[in-house]
Amino acid sequence: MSVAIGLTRPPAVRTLSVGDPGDLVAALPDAAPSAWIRHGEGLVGWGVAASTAVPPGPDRFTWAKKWLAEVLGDADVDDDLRVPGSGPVAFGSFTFDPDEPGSVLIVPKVVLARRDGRAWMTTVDAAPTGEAVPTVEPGWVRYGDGSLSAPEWEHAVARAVQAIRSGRLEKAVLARDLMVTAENPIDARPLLARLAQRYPECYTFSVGGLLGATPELLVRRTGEAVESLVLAGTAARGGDADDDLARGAALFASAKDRHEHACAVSSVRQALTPLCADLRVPDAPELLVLPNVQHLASRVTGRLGNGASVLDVVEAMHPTAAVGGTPTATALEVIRELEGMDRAGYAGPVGWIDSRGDGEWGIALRCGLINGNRVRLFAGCGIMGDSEPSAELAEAQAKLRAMQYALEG
Ligand SMILES: C=C(O[C@H]1C=CC=C(C(=O)O)[C@@H]1O)C(=O)O
Repeated sequence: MSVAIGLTRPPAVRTLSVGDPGDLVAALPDAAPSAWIRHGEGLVGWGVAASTAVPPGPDRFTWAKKWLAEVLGDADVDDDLRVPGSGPVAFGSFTFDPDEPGSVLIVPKVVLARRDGRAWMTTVDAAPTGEAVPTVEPGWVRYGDGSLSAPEWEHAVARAVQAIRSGRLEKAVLARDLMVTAENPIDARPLLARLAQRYPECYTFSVGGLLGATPELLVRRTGEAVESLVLAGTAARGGDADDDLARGAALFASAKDRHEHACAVSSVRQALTPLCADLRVPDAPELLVLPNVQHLASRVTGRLGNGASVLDVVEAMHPTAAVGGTPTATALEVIRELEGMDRAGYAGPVGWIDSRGDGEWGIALRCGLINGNRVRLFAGCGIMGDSEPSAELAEAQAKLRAMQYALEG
């Protein structure tokens, strides 16, 4: 079942405190690292101690947990820090659709981490030796249509609106993709550096070729505590401060966006209620302002009652109505009918887990899937009964700007 690359049995895992490593991205020695960074803190990894392609299917999370237990369960761990993210760590990305291939787990040979004034390095067996590979910029980039052209996608939005108005469902999130060809094979590092610098509030991630900066935290588990930042409802940034405030206020007052947001919050509440002894859901959202868009945001917190790991919680939560819709099963049908594409890891869970079951997982938004010198970019929008196709297209384009900036600077 497992693809463990040259691991000794049991693998020797060492975590040591290190001095301030400075910029985590600058420490990366190769072009295809694992990363999870917010406000300059987080975890980056390189080298592959073990990795696996998680087989598609309804039991993929069970399979993934079993693989992790097999590969790391008997590890000989020397970890004086014992904080979330120290000791053995796996990064992961799961496809949106459980039946599509492309989900991966990666245990890096080296993880460098920094949080709350502490920094540490974890090695699995011997750390890789050798020179760092020089960083390469993408060079020129060209954009082309993905699965649907812009007018075709607007037509798909109009059909979703019809389905909602006919009473078939309440909300569906429709996404589109854009194909990018670059001059050079994509090196993740310059893209990560730009995203982490421009989108500090987001989680800048890279796992198995999926790279982006998502504002949406699916779940963070720290011991019994869980936290989720639910996002749905979007407005553009204004041209100046007054315009910005006016657009934020209009978003806050918009019945369509508040309803769209309420669907997402309700799906998270439903998923977490059976797992949590004490679940707190705010009565009203706040505004999250990013460089390209602003969102309605609700921070949900709880205490796990049953010792579930972060991956158990991810399994229970995915897909929330921020990326699926309401009701979930009908929304997934409509997405399959209308989007005309495989979402791959976009809108799926992405993040990391440690051997105590702690970890942080986001919803993979504002991201691209790298394949050599090509990247497939994704963005989607919550569609409601009163959605305007042209406005949704503009919103998707604003969301795509994060990755365009990562590629072009
Ligand atoms: C589906 C995406 O965003 C979700 C998260 C925040 C706001 C959203 C919205 O307003 O439509 C989406 O639910 C995406 O960025 O591709």
